[in-house]
Amino acid sequence: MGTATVAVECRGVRKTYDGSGQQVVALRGIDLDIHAGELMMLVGPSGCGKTTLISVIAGILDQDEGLCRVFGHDLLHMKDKDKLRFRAANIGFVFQTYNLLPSLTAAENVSIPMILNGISRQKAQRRAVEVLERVGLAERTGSLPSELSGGQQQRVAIARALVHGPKLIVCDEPTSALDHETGHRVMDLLKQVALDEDRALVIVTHDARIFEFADCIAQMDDGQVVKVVRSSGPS
Ligand SMILES: Nc1ncnc2c1ncn2[C@@H]1O[C@H](COP(=O)(O)OP(=O)(O)OP(=O)(O)O)[C@@H](O)[C@H]1O
Repeated sequence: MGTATVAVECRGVRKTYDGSGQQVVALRGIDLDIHAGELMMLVGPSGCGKTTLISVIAGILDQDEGLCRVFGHDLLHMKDKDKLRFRAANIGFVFQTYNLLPSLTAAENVSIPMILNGISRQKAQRRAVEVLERVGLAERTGSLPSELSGGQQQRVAIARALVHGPKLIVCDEPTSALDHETGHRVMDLLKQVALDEDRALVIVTHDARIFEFADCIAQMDDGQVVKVVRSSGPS
């Protein structure tokens, strides 16, 4: 793996939240590389900073200090307009709470990233239905989020993150609401995507049932990455 392309590079990333007069140091100097073609899982106890780290990596949250590059792009220093465009084209994010738009159907929700990238509504809808079929929701493409179970909403969120073929896919607990079989089906799909040498996936998870899908497991504790184990050996 010595010559692997680096998809995400974090150096000395620090983040402190300043809420209700109380400061919480969430990231205490993160150094981490995610290689292209790799599925990395990020694990660690509740509150150790996993969601904060993936939010910085995906350009949803600005770090206070340190460098984070995604395929060579430093999102922190991009103009807002350029950052939005870069994120829309290159990053798919599955939120822990799914974040589906309640007034749109499953297929319309999944179409959003393509419409943001200038694809026609009709074409976007067709592709959305295809990806929903791949996550086992062929029968529910016209349903509103409120008509779907938690696990079905989670799969819509996963389809939305994949549909436009982004180079980086970031998922926060993508299998938490799925049974064993559906979780494996979704992970098979995500793993297929990660095999592409031009892409990378990072998945925050507590779900030991899916660890077998990881190429690399990064363990966090108290705002730091304390151990990285790659299937090719520790690094
Ligand atoms: N918006 C916020 N304002 C203040 N503190 C926050 C905020 N978001 C997170 N924190 C704090 O930052 C720390 C890291 O939170 P984070 O959500 O990144 O952890 P996590 O490892 O993803 O946790 P979990 O596994 O429970 O989802 C925690 O102490 C949390 O309480």
